[in-house]
Amino acid sequence: MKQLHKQMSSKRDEETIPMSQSSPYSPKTLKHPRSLPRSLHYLFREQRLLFILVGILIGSTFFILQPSLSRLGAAESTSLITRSVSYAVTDSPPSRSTFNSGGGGGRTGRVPVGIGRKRLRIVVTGGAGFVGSHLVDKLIGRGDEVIVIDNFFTGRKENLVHLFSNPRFELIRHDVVEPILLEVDQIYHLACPASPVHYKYNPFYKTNVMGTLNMLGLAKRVGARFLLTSTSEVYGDPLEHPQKETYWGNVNPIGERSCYDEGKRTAETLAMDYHRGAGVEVRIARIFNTYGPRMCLDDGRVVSNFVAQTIRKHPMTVYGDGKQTRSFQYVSDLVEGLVALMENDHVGPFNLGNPGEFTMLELAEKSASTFKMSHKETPIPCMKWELCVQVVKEVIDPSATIEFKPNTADDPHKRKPDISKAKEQLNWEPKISLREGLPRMVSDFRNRILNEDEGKGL
Ligand SMILES: O=c1ccn([C@@H]2O[C@H](COP(=O)(O)OP(=O)(O)O[C@H]3OC[C@@H](O)[C@H](O)[C@H]3O)[C@@H](O)[C@H]2O)c(=O)[nH]1
Repeated sequence: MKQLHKQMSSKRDEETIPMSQSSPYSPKTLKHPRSLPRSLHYLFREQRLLFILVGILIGSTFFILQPSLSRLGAAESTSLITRSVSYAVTDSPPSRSTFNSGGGGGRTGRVPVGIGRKRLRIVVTGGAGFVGSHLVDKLIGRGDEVIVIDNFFTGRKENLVHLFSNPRFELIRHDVVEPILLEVDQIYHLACPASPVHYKYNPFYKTNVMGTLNMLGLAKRVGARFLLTSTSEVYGDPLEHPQKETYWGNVNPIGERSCYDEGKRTAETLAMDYHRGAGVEVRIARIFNTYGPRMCLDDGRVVSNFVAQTIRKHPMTVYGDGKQTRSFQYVSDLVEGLVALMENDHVGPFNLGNPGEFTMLELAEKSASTFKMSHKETPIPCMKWELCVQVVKEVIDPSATIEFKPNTADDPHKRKPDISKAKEQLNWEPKISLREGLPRMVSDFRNRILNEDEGKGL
């Protein structure tokens, strides 16, 4: 050990002694600034220059491209989000970070296009259904992007097939009772079968409550405006006539219709809670009886029943004594009203319906006469149209008969909207009378009934 220590100290001595002794050379001179030739020599040795040049090139490329990269950012995030839509159908929902990838507040999808009105991305739940598909046509027609969500319980792909090749249209098979994440500006929430025949067969309280809750949650999350399609059925069997929005209704909470009536009332409550409590922009429409092309042939509601029965040469089924009243609006009027409400500043609720009031017997008479006229397929000059209907009304189509059947439970005795609020605040009122609208529906129904495949498919 002593020997080792000796060796080491002698080695240290060897190192220090020559340094102190060699005064002409000092290692400090290495740190003095180099001369130019020496620097150049250093630069060219071991490909140092090449590495420096590559570094400069990468740096300048990044700074040159940076503005265009940031411009692409928004569009890139939008396409990411659009792709996330399809994940939502089949796989687990995309993570929150995917949605918020382009900015705060979950509004990354709001990419302005052009100088004119900003193109909106709109989701329509129940968009493959009767009303929904007409609404989708309207929104696509004005240049917006539309995502339809439908579980096809009563909706049909045929209603949207003409849009399948449109790049601004997407269709997702999904039941709104399950959550879904989408980046949208507006939500039209229509999903729920509206025919008493359907909702009595399969009660939809869950659809109305869970579906509305899920879509309100989505609206809150992405900052979208939310329109609820409620119903005139919230008035139940009304004790006030016509019905104003201020009327609270007369609803049986435990009846066969309650799943729909109370379901929509709950949906309205949820919408208002989200509006007041979470600041969601909400719109509420109370829709009265609506008819038009694309209704299911065997929908079970009165207008579609009468028209289909007349075309099939079956008797029209009148429930009860046929003296109960309804007000029927043509589907395009409703679509105009829904869009007006969505674009307006008022929350509602708003009655959307045609105040023209008919008993079921009057409707049967009209359906028969309309079919008779349109069956003749003779062009009728506009000026004589009203007159023709009046004349044919008095002449019962010999092939159209009426069959009375027992009425269903809790059937409202009368219904007629007071639409003064919608007229005043939305500047909306229906334009198409039953006499004008019925023939349009008859030609659609006749085409589909004559097409055997489609008739069976429904
Ligand atoms: O074949 C039929 C079908 C129905 N009816 C009667 O026609 C009247 C209207 O019945 P519908 O089934 O068309 O529609 P309802 O008015 O009962 O319910 C509708 O209300 C408004 C909407 O929100 C919904 O679409 C739906 O719930 C009822 O009095 C019904 O008993 C018939 O007389 N014959």
